[in-house]
Amino acid sequence: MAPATKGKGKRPGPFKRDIRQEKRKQQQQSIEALDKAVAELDLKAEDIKTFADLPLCHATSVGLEKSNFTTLTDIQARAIPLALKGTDILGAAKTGSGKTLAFIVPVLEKLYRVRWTEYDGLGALIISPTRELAVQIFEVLRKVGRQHAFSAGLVIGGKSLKEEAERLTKMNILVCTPGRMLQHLDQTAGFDVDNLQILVLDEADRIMDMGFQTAVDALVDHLPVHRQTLLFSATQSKKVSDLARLSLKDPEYVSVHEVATPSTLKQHYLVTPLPEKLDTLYGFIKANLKSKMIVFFSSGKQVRFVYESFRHMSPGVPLLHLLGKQKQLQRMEITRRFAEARHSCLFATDVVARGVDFPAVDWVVQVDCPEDADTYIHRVGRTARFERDGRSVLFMDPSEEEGMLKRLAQKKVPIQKIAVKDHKKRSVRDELQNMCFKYPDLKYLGQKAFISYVRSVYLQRDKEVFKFDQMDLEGYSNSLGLPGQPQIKFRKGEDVKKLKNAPRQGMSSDEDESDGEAEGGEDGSEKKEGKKKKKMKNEVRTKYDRMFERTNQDVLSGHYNKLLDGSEQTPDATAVGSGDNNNAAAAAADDDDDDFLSVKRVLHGDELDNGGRGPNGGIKKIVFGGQEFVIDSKRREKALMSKKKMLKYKGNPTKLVFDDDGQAHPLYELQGEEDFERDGPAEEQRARFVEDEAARVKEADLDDRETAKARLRERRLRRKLREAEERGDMLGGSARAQAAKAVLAAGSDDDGDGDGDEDEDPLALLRSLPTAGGKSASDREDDHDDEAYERERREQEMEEERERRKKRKEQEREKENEKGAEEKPKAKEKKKARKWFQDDDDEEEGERPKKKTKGGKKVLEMDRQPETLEDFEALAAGLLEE
Ligand SMILES: Nc1ncnc2c1ncn2[C@@H]1O[C@H](COP(=O)(O)OP(=O)(O)OP(=O)(O)O)[C@@H](O)[C@H]1O
Repeated sequence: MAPATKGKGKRPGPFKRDIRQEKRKQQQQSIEALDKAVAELDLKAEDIKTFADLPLCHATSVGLEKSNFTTLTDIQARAIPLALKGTDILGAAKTGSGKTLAFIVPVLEKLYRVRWTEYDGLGALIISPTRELAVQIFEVLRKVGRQHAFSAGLVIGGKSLKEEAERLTKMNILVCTPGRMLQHLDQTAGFDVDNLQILVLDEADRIMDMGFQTAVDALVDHLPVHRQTLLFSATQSKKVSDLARLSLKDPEYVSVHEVATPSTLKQHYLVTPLPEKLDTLYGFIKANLKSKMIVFFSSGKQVRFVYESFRHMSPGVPLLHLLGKQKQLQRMEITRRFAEARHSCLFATDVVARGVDFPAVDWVVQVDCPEDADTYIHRVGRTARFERDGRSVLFMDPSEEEGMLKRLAQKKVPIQKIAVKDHKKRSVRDELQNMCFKYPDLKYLGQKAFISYVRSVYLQRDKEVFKFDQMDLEGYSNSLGLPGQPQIKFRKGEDVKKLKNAPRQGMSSDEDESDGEAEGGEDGSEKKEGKKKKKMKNEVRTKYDRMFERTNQDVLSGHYNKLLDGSEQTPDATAVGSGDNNNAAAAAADDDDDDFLSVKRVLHGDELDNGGRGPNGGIKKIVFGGQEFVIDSKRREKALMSKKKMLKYKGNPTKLVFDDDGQAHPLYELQGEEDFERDGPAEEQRARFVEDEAARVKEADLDDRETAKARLRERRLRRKLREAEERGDMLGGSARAQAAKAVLAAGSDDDGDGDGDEDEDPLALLRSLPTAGGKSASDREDDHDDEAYERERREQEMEEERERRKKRKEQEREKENEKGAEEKPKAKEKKKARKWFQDDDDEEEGERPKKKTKGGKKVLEMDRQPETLEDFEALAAGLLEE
């Protein structure tokens, strides 16, 4: 056997081919054996305890082994066999019980068993509600799938869309967040998901809820209906509407635990009035310095304020903070640092409430009451993971206690009340007040934190838990160290978010902002604010200018409000208005106060005269495409002035037609339903329309023929006149020819009124004149049938063609003459003469040139030799004449 050839481009030798064929054969056999084993797998068997008991391919088994996964958890033992058989699954199991592997293993097995290759495109899609969780799932996939040849990618935003798009088309498995994935499905050319085999939704209940609804529905629209779908969550629901949205086929509900929280978790709550919350928290941190804890707040602004202020107080444990609006790299870095830390305190929004698997967390502290029991369960699930111990504590305002306990009892959450020991209590109010006084930025953060908290409580759906009017907001504002309670005005019944974001969308080029990730939002203006401040550094700023700076634009104390128009003031310090029942968590998480508040600067008379620009170049309004936009920064102004960007808001161009009264109408106007019915049955209307149109076309056709005939006649007349002139008839002055000439010279509209009257038609007069045969032209023309007309027309065309050719020839001749004249006559003559003499060498001397015919061509023959040039010329001329 010849040895296998090595090197690029060469065909493998027979030996290598044999090995490959053998390998393929083995794989084929192993897949067939796996298929058989899966088909025979008994779902009720009690002896499935380890991964080795499952019919898994070699690559997956090795991956699991190398990642130290041997024993199956409950959810894995129940869900994996079902998933291997191709069933759609709704999986529910307590937090930290290994749901990730319960879907990763089936994903790998599915693709392996259908012999998925790198050329088959996207085979599996795993969707996660947050970036942190997506990264974590991707890591598990990489570890367990290390022996497989599939390509896998992470699509979570934070990078340029183009960069991601380039790699996307080559991926077999993708882990993504919904918004970013949808962006790619809509925009990335060549990204094909038509063959998708399996779709997984981790934290499915979150992905299917309001915050992601639009993105997820649009995303699912792109996917093929024939696929396997797996949904997992600790708080899985069997909502029929969700199942329909995902077109699940006879899904199996796999629920392995009665309680969604692990038994190794000790859960506590303590009642602390809202104004004492921060004191309690500070005391708690100080008492647990040798712990690793996550502290949850309801909004990113609270996280920032507490993090910044506590950092100044140095409690004695490393502090970290994590929120949705941080940059992707920063988020990843913080996640890494917290995961690696032994003792640390992480202030966070719900961005890490679900799925994130931080190792060895001792405490979960919920400073703000979660919006519902499910959120509570996921938050506390960050500790006591996979058989480890953990503890949690929930802070509740007295008004929240009863309602929240009821909700937790419904979910069978075992929770105990604890109280803070008196000697552990410590007030931080004075310190916060000092800091707010010293650092205006911190004060602004505090004001925003206050507002976002008030807003989140106000918008909560569960009014049995969140009793807005029982909250001591004044006391809470004081506890944050604020000099006065920020004024808030709630807008009634309007989609404030939409209103606010319209101009922003036009300006945004930030990839992150377009990500559909809805959780744990934080004000993205952080970065913008910083830039703006730098810009303003060199300008002289008054206290009023500072007051209107963006950081403080919507957080005005009573004192500042008095400076503004009375109509903008809110006499009530607390919220007013009915508001709508928006998803409070989504609203709080998105956390952009500006859209919530109506405290905008009022434009007064002179400012409006000044194009809306204030004395300091402040806020200005413009109206574009029927929408009003507020310009409050140079950058925004620039964007708003950019035609290209603003075209988005103009809508699509429409073509209009104008009626006789100058009124604009759309090109096609739809008739009202009533009018349409009044006009009779549709079939009749259609027949009528066709008839009318046919008649109209016929009429127009006749007109066209008449016009064409008239033109022909005129041309014919002109030709005849010309011919008569050439023959000299005009001199004799035949009456008909004279008249025709006069008429033609007069043109078609003698009186110049442009109405083209019948009696002004020059041909009409001519037609009435008697011809040689005694018949008038008009009489004769009346006799013409169409055939004659056609004949004349053809003649006319031929005549014209002849004339054109003649003209062309004349022009060519003229050109040639011009060319000849350009050549230097002397040189030409000399040349001719020289030629002559040379030819003549062969001839007998003194012979006259004679005409000869050579091959049918006439040539000159010499009978005498010219002596001078003149002589030559005379001789040549004579010959030519001959
Ligand atoms: N079979 C297993 N053997 C050992 N450890 C496991 C096994 N399965 C999962 N784990 C570990 O358990 C931890 C929790 O797993 P995972 O994150 O999948 O839980 P989860 O059920 O998805 O939690 P959550 O509901 O919070 O999302 C992880 O650290 C994981 O490595």
